[in-house]
Amino acid sequence: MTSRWRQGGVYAITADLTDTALLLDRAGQVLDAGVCLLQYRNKQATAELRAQQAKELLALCRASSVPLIINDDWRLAAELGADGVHLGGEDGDVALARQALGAQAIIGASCYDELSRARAAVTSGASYVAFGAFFASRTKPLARTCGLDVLQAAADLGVPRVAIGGITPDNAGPLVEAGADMLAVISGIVDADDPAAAVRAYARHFTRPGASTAPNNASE
Ligand SMILES: Cc1ncc(COP(=O)(O)OP(=O)(O)O)c(N)n1
Ligand SMILES: Cc1nc(C(=O)O)sc1CCOP(=O)(O)O
Ligand SMILES: [Mg+2]
Repeated sequence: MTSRWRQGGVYAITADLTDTALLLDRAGQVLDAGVCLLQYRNKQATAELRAQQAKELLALCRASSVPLIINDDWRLAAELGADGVHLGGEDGDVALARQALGAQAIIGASCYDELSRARAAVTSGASYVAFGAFFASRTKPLARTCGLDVLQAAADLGVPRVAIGGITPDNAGPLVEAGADMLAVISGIVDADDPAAAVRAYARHFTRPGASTAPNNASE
């Protein structure tokens, strides 16, 4: 289990790929480009394939010292010894996941556009809070939208703020200026001709003056 993690930068999320070799190839490119977290998210795979893909991704992430976060399923994260889990509103209780995964686990919570949800998640033990969708998302066209004011108002929560939803290298600037510590991205990276170059294009936002978090910040 990873006890240190870089709490700023690009948070890449995988695509719904059933071809595990392709998934690992893409993930390898993204890890080499310097993401702070990788999330395994596959809404199409069977439970068996998810377990297999997550196990193989975990080995890849370990080799790059990048924490692997499992989407939706803290039991799978516990079974594999992954670094953490991301939980949305329908995915179970943050406090229960914290109890099961332990103090070192990275537990993320989707908060959509709700500050009250973020406060409750932090009280229950969330390591970071995610807000979105900031822009129209190809991956989740029906996602609820969130404004920059929510990101700004979440500054005092004491955990990193993640922005998600339709983020591109061109529209990401105001999110980082509003306090986003991490940019969580699916299509902008996985649909890019060169995923590594896409990661680097997002990462540039964290090296500009005014960015809230430098990419090399660590939790300890
Ligand atoms: C970093 C991050 N933020 C938000 C989400 C969305 O979670 P959820 O609302 O549970 O939706 P699904 O991803 O499960 O479709 C996320 N996965 N990661
Ligand atoms: C998985 C997800 N959650 C969202 C939220 O708002 O909580 S938006 C979203 C989709 C993110 O994918 P893309 O970078 O392709 O838009
Ligand atoms: Mg979910």
